[in-house]
Amino acid sequence: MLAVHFGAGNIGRGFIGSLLSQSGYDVVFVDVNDKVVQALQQRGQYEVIIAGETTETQVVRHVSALHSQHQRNEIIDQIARADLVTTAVGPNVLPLISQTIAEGLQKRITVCSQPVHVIACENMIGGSEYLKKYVWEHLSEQEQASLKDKCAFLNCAVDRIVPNQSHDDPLTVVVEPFFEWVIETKEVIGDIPHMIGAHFVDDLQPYIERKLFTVNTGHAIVAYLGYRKKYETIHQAMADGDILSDVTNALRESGRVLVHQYGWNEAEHQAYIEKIVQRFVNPSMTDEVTRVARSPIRKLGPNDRLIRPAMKYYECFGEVPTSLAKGIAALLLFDYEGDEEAVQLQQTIKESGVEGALETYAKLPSDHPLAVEIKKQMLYM
Ligand SMILES: NC(=O)C1=CN([C@@H]2O[C@H](COP(=O)(O)OP(=O)(O)OC[C@H]3O[C@@H](n4cnc5c(N)ncnc54)[C@H](O)[C@@H]3O)[C@@H](O)[C@H]2O)C=CC1
Ligand SMILES: O=P(O)(O)OC[C@H]1O[C@](O)(CO)[C@@H](O)[C@@H]1O
Repeated sequence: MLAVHFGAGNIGRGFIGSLLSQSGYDVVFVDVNDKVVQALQQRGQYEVIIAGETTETQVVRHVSALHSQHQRNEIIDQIARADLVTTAVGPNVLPLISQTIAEGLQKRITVCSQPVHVIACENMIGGSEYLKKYVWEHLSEQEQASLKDKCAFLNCAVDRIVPNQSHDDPLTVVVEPFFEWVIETKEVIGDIPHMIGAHFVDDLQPYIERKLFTVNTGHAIVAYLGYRKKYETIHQAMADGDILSDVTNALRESGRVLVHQYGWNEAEHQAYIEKIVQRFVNPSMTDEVTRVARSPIRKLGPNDRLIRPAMKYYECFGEVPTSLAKGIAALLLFDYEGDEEAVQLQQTIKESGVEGALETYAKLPSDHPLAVEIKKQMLYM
């Protein structure tokens, strides 16, 4: 079995590549990082260090790599005969890899009759559908029709915290023990792909929202509040009693929406929250506040981890969620110069005010009670 995986970064090597290799796939990573691509090509294996109460090292074998820009023909050939194409590149990069994927699928029409499943493993709702939209733009109507029974895009939710890595070996990656990969089966063609450790469900929506609006909502709030208080790591921020209390309250708010909307059992959801909060304080891993806070414009999107649960809360209960609003207020104050989106966000605020930024990026009108509360929270910070 062959899997082509775009993005040999933290999640690519530390989660998806590792599970695919364990499931028996030969994994061809595609990346733009010369050092990582060359090391994978030379060694064909790497180490994943699972850092929990004890430490375990796994060797991930049967891997190779291609350069995303310099080896396009080879990538197209691999996609033409792959069983699986996966990505973990970040939502903003999906449009950039869509043409290569489209050309691989084009070639596949003539060289392979087996179905291929494409799975975007990104922190977003409908990631694979989003990728499909871009891939389809590069294909003619006739090609799209030929691929109808040969290619399916499966939405999924991926959960494993993999911080930035700093080892002598550019391939080694330290990960937390916990992982969850939930994949929607609606679009599957033929048999469900063989993937050890993945959980297949008919309807992904409750799972992706539970994950995004608990793990990612909570993590983002710790990071933005932590940045305000000049903490460098998530660990330091979580040791601050006020931040811990703010994040717990925000997760109570998003949890109220999730229980109301999807009927998750309240006590089980509370246990889920507690487990996640424990994951944030894993003493065996160091995670930087600026990594978790990265790309604040994306994170301020109307369907992302802060605005969507806050808006749902308002719609469901007719009240403004003050702790989520506090998290959004902290995001708007994230002025880290090492992050292009943070710089752009601060520029927008300078030119159009907080109202303008909320309208532009969150699609939130300035007179909406949530916008009013966010501005109020900013005054206290
Ligand atoms: N790190 C984590 O804990 C988690 C990350 N995710 C999601 O996984 C995705 C990737 O995140 P990370 O692995 O943390 O980021 P990362 O920055 O470590 O990895 C992204 C990789 O994509 C590569 N890349 C960039 N442009 C490319 C291109 N044109 N072609 C091929 N490769 C390209 C980069 O060189 C990098 O190796 C994101 O959507 C993130 O939200 C999801 C769950 C957990
Ligand atoms: O990858 P994003 O969307 O920038 O967000 C970072 C978040 O994703 C994770 O990497 C895992 O979901 C968390 O560590 C962090 O909350």
